Amino acid sequence: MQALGQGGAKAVPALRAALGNAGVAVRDAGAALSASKSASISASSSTSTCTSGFGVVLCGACDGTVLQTIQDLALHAAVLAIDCTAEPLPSDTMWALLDAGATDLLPWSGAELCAQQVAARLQRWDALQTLMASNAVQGCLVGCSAAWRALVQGVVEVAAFTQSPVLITGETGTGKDLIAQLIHRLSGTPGELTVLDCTTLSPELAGSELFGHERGAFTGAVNARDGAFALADGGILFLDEVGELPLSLQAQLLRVIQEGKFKRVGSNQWQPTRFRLVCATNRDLEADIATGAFRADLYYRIAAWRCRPPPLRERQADILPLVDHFLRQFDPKGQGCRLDGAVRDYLLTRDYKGNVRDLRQTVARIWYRHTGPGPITIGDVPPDERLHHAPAWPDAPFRDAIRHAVDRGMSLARIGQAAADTAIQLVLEQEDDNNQRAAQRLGVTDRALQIRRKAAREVDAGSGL
Ligand SMILES: Nc1ncnc2c1ncn2[C@@H]1O[C@H](COP(=O)(O)OP(=O)(O)OP(=O)(O)O)[C@@H](O)[C@H]1O
Repeated sequence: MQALGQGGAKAVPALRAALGNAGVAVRDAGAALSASKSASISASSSTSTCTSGFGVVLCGACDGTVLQTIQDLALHAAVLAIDCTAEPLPSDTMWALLDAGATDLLPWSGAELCAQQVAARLQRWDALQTLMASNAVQGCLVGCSAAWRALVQGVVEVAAFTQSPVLITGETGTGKDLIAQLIHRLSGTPGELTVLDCTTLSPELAGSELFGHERGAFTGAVNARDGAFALADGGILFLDEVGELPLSLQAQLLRVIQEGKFKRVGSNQWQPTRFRLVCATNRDLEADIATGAFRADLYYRIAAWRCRPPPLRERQADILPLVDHFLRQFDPKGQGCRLDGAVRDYLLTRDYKGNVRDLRQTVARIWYRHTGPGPITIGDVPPDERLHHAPAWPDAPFRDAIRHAVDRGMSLARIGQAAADTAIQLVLEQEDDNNQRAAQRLGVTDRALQIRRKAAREVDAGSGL
């Protein structure tokens, strides 16, 4: 292994030469090269059809400049950080690189090996971007928020490049069913998507639904019938609402997954089956394991890879694109149905307990009332929908909280500071502590939010908190 303690810039020519052999075009990312202890190159696979790029940052150190370089590049590119320091970076520094926006991190292992590793990653990212831009993904899954795009990217990667079972959790109406269909489309399996809604499995019929039965196996079994395990062979078995599966069936399902074979009800013959398992639930299965309602061994089988489509309230940026998508569905000839500002505001502030399904239903109800040319107006909102009208802000609870602070003798500066700190804390919680996304949502620069957080930490430390 070659260590480059003097700074990553020295590795650029070597890596560029080696990457050239791997069919990857490499350009200097001019501005970023001025960073003192790092060098960055932007690279694109020669087979790439996508416009967004890849960045490779060679880190000869990990200081604020390097982190800023990564943050800047990550705004428009997938970034691979390469640790070129003489001693491997400590793990908390590696996490800091990932937190700054690096998609992946490699130790420097000599130009040749490093180039192979970089080329493999760029090829994967390139294929991923092509899939993300494809009609298979864009045609049915609408959303442009960072949270939604990150979710879909994870799903696309696991669906297209692995055969891993997938567990989709999340609130009702968040798109779990659509995600299962996407996994099937991208899986490349020759077989069908076999859907079984576990809430419909009555104890009497469950065996037959899952295993199938022989003719005469029980009263009413007039003909032999295939069950879900046979139908899913070579394809995908989608168990919707898997959290509702009774314990006895959980044990049977586990056995079939482990052994890859089953017997029809009334038969002594083993029948092989191979399927990819995709499960969905809006239950908290880990809590169900704690209460004994769900088997831990089955959970770890079905949850090899987990994803959670976020509720709509966590991705406001998706509301209007979804509204446009639904309006196009309702009006395929596209007669140009614009929303006026008041309707847009109403749709953006309404509460959607049923998530995207609720939004679709709301748009449909408004659309049914609309007639004639011109934009959809607030008058098209059905009367019972008006109850959802968001009260003006600042609202009564906000005024109560401020009154409370004033009555306690808080100064204006302290109240303003507390309101801002609370907003920052809430958004950081929602954005998994990602500074960049939180800053974007709060309408401040990344740097301004960092400074504010640093100051808050110093105040906390000073007050012994
Ligand atoms: N990202 C999306 N883009 C377009 N349509 C969406 C999206 N997410 C959800 N929908 C639409 O919202 C509705 C509900 O979606 P879906 O059935 O996939 O949700 P779910 O999470 O499986 O719900 P449940 O838990 O109640 O079964 C469907 O009409 C679906 O087409």
